[in-house]
Amino acid sequence: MIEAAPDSNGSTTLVIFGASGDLTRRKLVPALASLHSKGRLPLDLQILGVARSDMDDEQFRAILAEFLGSEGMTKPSPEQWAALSSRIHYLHGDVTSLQDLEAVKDKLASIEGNGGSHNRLYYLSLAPSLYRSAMSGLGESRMSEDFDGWRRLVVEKPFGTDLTSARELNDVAHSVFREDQVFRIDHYLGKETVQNLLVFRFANAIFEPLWNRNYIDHVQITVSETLKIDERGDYYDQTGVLRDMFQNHLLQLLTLVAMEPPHAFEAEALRNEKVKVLNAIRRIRPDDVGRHAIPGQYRTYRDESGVSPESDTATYAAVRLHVDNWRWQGVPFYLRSGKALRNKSTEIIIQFRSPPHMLFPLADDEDIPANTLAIFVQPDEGFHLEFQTKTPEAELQMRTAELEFHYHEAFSGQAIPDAYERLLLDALNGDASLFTRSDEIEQAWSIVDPIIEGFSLPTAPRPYYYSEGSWGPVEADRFMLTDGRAWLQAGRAGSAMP
Ligand SMILES: NC(=O)C1=CN([C@@H]2O[C@H](COP(=O)(O)OP(=O)(O)OC[C@H]3O[C@@H](n4cnc5c(N)ncnc54)[C@H](OP(=O)(O)O)[C@@H]3O)[C@@H](O)[C@H]2O)C=CC1
Ligand SMILES: O=C1O[C@H](COP(=O)(O)O)[C@@H](O)[C@H](O)[C@H]1O
Repeated sequence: MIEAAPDSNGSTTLVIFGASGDLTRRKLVPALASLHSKGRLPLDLQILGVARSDMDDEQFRAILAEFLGSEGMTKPSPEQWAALSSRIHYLHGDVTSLQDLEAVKDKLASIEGNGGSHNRLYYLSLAPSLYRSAMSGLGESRMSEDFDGWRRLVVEKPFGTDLTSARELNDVAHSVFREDQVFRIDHYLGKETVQNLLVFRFANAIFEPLWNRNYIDHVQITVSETLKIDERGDYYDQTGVLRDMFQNHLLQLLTLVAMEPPHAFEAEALRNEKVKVLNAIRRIRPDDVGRHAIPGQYRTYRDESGVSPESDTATYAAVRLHVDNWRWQGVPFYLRSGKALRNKSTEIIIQFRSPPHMLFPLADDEDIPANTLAIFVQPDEGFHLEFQTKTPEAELQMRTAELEFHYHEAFSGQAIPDAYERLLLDALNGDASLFTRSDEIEQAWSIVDPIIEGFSLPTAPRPYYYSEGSWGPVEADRFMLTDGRAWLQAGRAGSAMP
């Protein structure tokens, strides 16, 4: 689905604020290099990096080249890098200083030259505390004005820290840009399998008739990480897993599973349907959070640098949500995510109902598992459908079998692009389908805010400890057991209990 961005008459400039930072080096520039090698960048694209560090163009290019040459990266050929790096520029400046933004304007004028339209994509790869002043600065310096070409703004996550701050940030954004100019990143939406979930649901006729409360018992969404918080202690201890992962990535996955078919694969139609799902999610009352959510913390978390030794920040959570609408009434959605868990994996499991009547003889204590559809977002992207088969030559004994589809086998030789490739290209093309709209962000905060508040009440459970490399606290398994269910991982139990 990735297409080359059309060439414009004039120039297109990607301005990255925060260009000396981790995201630019590790994600944005590798994505640009990959797009460039595939011939998918607009031919007239220029890239201007801005940050406070004092560097010139050559020093900036050398830092990026060194990172692209490091282990695990796809290094561009010398010719490709020469062609791309000649389009990369750098200016040191403080995004909060109007004087420095005037200098950015001058630099842009020299890059853009005269004639034609001058399109600009401003990318805020900055600490979230700077979003507000960066947006205001773009307004005050009149860099948002689009009389001579389009102007778009990409804002990284997190967008706010709660509903109130997200609303304030949206207000600032809307005082400078129109909503259709604002592209709020959720990098999960750029992942191929996440997009393929929509293709799977809506380009095939056989699944959609089953995709409802009549056939589905429950849905599980797991985003597990082996990583701990690394050097992000200061950020993470203020944030916790609900803000870091649930408000954005997990709720986005839920909306794509639960949404009604949009009339077209087009930004507004898609986002309207997602907002309807978020609207329909039953809010959990803070004083009732103990019945619906389990917080966890990995055992050595409090020893991490930047973390308070008394911290009660959750590094893990399991949450049960309900979507109160016609399609999903009575179907629980179990969401869980955590750091320092056993596997790095993101999967969505659709657990179907059991057959209404079992005509094959079963032993007294025997039960056969219901069908499951596992959608693997990462690392081994694909789909698994589990169903019952007869064991050969045995008298009506049954065994679970799997139909599997793996991307890497089906499209061998075709590497799955990093999410940022897709998202950067879409933003350059003005396609906001895979970006979150202001009302979506606010709805998502209104779902997680009461859970976060509930976790901080004196009556709420303190985070349960779990060992690094485990599947989280055993209380999360008990939580499922009380619902008569168990966590599933790749169709097999992925729980803390033996
Ligand atoms: N890194 C990642 O993997 C991910 C990051 N994000 C988000 O991306 C954003 C950037 O993250 P990350 O790159 O990790 O952060 P870093 O701290 O590594 O980079 C921040 C950048 O901002 C620059 N900067 C700081 N203050 C100013 C200022 N006043 N004016 C201009 N530039 C300034 C810094 O450079 P200097 O000191 O030279 O000014 C640096 O280049 C954050 O919002 C983060 O939440 C989201 C997902 C993943
Ligand atoms: O946004 C974030 O996502 C990453 C996980 O992303 P993935 O693509 O590696 O699954 C997470 O580690 C980080 O804490 C969070 O801020």
